[in-house]
Amino acid sequence: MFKVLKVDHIGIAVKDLEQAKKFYTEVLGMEAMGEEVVAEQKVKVCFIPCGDSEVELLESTSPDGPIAKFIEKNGEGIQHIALRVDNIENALADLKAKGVRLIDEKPRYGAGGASIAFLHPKATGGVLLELSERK
Ligand SMILES: C[C@@H](C(=O)O)C(=O)SCCNC(=O)CCNC(=O)[C@H](O)C(C)(C)COP(=O)(O)OP(=O)(O)OC[C@H]1O[C@@H](n2cnc3c(N)ncnc32)[C@H](O)[C@@H]1OP(=O)(O)O
Ligand SMILES: [Co+2]
Repeated sequence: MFKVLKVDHIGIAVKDLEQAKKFYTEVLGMEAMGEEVVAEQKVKVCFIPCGDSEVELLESTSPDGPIAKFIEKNGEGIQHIALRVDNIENALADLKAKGVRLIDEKPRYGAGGASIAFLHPKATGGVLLELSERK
């Protein structure tokens, strides 16, 4: 059993993190948190809190990373939506049993120490979904 709690964040693929950040801070007047490199995902990210959710800006750190590939194919824009779950191990076991195509069968390291796992967009109606649990 698991529960989806809220939209944790919206992941936006950008070419230039500093430039993208400026739009959110200087034009929209939002406050950006610090940057973090998540090596396993080949990204540098910056979170911008927005009420109970956050915007995650993602810049690729390598031409063969998922963000670079996404931008090559689609240009900059929304790359994934992350849903906060109460128990990611239970969520993955439950979804696997339901035959949902998982990208990650086991939780991986996410920004800020979250446990994350991705569901394939072909299994979700065209949206790359990230599950995220924060302890
Ligand atoms: C730091 C962390 C955090 O929050 O803590 C993060 O967010 S890391 C965020 C970055 N990390 C990730 O995205 C990791 C998980 N992503 C992946 O493993 C990959 O990007 C895949 C989603 C499997 C896509 O891989 P790849 O680009 O090699 O596949 P592909 O181009 O052949 O795509 C297969 C089909 O899926 C579609 N597709 C690909 N990426 C998509 C996306 N982001 N949203 C919706 N659909 C997408 C393609 O259009 C294609 O459909 P058609 O066949 O119809 O054309
Ligand atoms: Co994310």
